[in-house]
Amino acid sequence: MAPSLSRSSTSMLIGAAATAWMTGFAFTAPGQVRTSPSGGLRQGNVRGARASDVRGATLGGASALGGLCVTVALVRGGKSMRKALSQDELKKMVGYKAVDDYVQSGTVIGLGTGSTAAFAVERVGEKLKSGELKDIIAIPTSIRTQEQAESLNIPLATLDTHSDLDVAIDGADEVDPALNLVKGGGGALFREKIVEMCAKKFIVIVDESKLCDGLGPGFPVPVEIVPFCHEHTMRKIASLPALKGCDPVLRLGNVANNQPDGDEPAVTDNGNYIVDLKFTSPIKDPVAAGEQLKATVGVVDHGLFTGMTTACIVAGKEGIIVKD
Ligand SMILES: O=C[C@H](O)[C@H](O)[C@H](O)COP(=O)(O)O
Repeated sequence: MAPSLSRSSTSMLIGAAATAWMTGFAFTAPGQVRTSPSGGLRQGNVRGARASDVRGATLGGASALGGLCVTVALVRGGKSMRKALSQDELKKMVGYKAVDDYVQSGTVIGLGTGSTAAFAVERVGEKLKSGELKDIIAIPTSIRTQEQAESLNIPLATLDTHSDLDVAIDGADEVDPALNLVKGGGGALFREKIVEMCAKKFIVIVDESKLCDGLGPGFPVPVEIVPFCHEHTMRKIASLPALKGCDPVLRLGNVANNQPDGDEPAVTDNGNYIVDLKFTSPIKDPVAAGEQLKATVGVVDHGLFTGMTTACIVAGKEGIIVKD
């Protein structure tokens, strides 16, 4: 994929039919009510309300969940119930939609890492099992994803045999208006980047809590560094002009999160350390920041993914929005 530094962004609201079947809810733009062809929703129980009891559903915006405001009004036997979608349900929506919209039989795909990407992996496994998808070869971006894919009997390969991917699907920790990303909260940034750079299309899947005006202050930028003289490398990083003001913190404990939940340095799948760069104001030039990090001896790679995103599927209070 050829990174481009400038891009235009457009948004598209996806209607109810695209997602209703996944959660048992029907999604519409606020104010609209839709009913599935059968007069109810296609599957699932909604906290005690069987799908067959539901005759219409609308997406509202009344209940907050981790920064998200998504509710679904269900009408059952004349009574109205409001149900908030959990963050996991939102992640599942975008994970499933990405696979349904972008993965075709006979293709090579990249499987991302993290709690959102896990739903995309789940969907690929489900569609292979049902026969809806055939002849997929998948390249996992972490040992965790590899293990999940193996458990679902998804055929796997590596970049050594398959350097050209049709599409890669992954989550992100932050997404700015130009669709530049911070990734690596789960410690998988290097494998993610090397795989996703090889994909013709890179589809990012997030809930709207990940959207930001500028990268940096909302989520520390992870940087993978070699263990040798890592304190020296951290000082070098802190002195980079494009990263002025950052506070580099060595990740301790579990590599899969940036909380200090252990005493020893966290170790990546590649045997390296992670430094989380904390910012109090947005990074002015993420491209320059990435270039300066990449040019620093001791840095393996960094979590700034600039100019890579083909489309970003966002689940939020307006339903599902695709930004590209
Ligand atoms: O290393 C982890 C990856 O970059 C993840 O894609 C990112 O941290 C988002 O993860 P989640 O979907 O769990 O928020």
